Amino acid sequence: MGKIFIKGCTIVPISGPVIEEGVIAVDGDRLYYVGPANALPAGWQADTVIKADDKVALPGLVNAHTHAAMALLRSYADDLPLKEWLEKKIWPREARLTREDIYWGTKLALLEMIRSGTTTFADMYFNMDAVAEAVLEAGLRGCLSQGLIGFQDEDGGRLASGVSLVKEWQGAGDGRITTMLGPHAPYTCPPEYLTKVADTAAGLGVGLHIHLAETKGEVADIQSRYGATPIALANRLGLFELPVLAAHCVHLTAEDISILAEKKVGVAHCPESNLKLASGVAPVKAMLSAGVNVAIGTDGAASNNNLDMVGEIRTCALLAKGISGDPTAVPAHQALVMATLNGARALGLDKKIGTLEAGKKADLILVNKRLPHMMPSHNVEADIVYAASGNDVDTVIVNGKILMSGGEVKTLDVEEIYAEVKKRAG
Ligand SMILES: CSC[C@H]1O[C@@H](n2cnc3c(O)ncnc32)[C@H](O)[C@@H]1O
Ligand SMILES: [Zn+2]
Repeated sequence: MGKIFIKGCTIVPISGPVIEEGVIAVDGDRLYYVGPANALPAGWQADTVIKADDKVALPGLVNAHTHAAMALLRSYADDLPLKEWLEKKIWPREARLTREDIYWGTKLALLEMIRSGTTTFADMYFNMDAVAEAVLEAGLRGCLSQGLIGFQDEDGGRLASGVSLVKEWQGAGDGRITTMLGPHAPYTCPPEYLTKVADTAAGLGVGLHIHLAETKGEVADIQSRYGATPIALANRLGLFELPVLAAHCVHLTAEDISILAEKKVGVAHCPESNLKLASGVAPVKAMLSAGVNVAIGTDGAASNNNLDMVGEIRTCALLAKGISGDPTAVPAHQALVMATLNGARALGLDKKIGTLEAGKKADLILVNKRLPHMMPSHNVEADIVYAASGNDVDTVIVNGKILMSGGEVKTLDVEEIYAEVKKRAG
């Protein structure tokens, strides 16, 4: 780790105004200084100096909802609605995945995430100990949840695996790994099962990661079964007494939005997955106005079909404008806040990450601005949101460790990953 000195960059700290020709000093796993060059204490000596006058520094991006191992299923089933996609294609294929498939699928996803500037991700899947191993090696931060499908868990084995994940992995990798329990959705987890999972999570002191209100069909189904919307049902069952990360939240009533705000539920908005599965468009502008903490996620690579958060930020901003007819909806700065600080908050990590401020963990990215589509730069936040892509990310640092520099990922063997996923893709 040691000391890193990044000099001459444009800094988008998220917590304050953009700093031109700034410097960032990293000491061990923390940010020691972020600001103009003239205020860095004299005599501060670094082991590594990064000359970054053609780069923009941002907090690492937080992918607030994904299923990393589904990178193995990229383009396996496309152009279908969610129910048919899951029931006819994805679940039968997932039933044949081995622990090793999940490990290598996750490694592919981690490689893609590092390359496109994600430093933290929230994951829900099976065999999460394999995911945790991959995260330890790759060097990212992961908030990991064992996925729990109630009707596949009659003997409680899946929930027991979720409990083991929390007990064995919470805080591992110098705190890079955190955990939650992941009840899949109200249409796969009956109320008694949801309550049991919530009680278990409360006993362990962790939160819940769940899909809620993704399609019109789900809302109609839950309404007819339980006489409540998915959000109202989750609230009635007491889930929102815990920290909850709720993916999608597309089809909401005004009452649902009030509940999400009041209960401080973190919403992972997944615009590209929602568009591709034609699930609908989440009411992001209304949620933000009501004070809901809305973050951004890609969902899995089988429904997106990439894990590029820079592209997802752009889709989020454009879609909010297009659907509302209001070009001021989700302006560039707001979109960046959603992908960084709001993501950190939704994962319970905002004291540690999400902004570039002295004292926080050193999770940051440097984006190349010496590119035709990034010039002449009247507004660097707008350049990142409306013009950049994940390919423009040059350097990624997590917990003070350089994971990628000059576009080269240091912690993963790219050729080995490609060979393994090719072998396992069938
Ligand atoms: C129980 S592990 C996670 C489970 O979720 C499935 N999944 C992937 N994308 C979605 C989505 O958009 N909505 C609902 N469920 C989804 C995944 O295939 C796993 O089975
Ligand atoms: Zn999902």
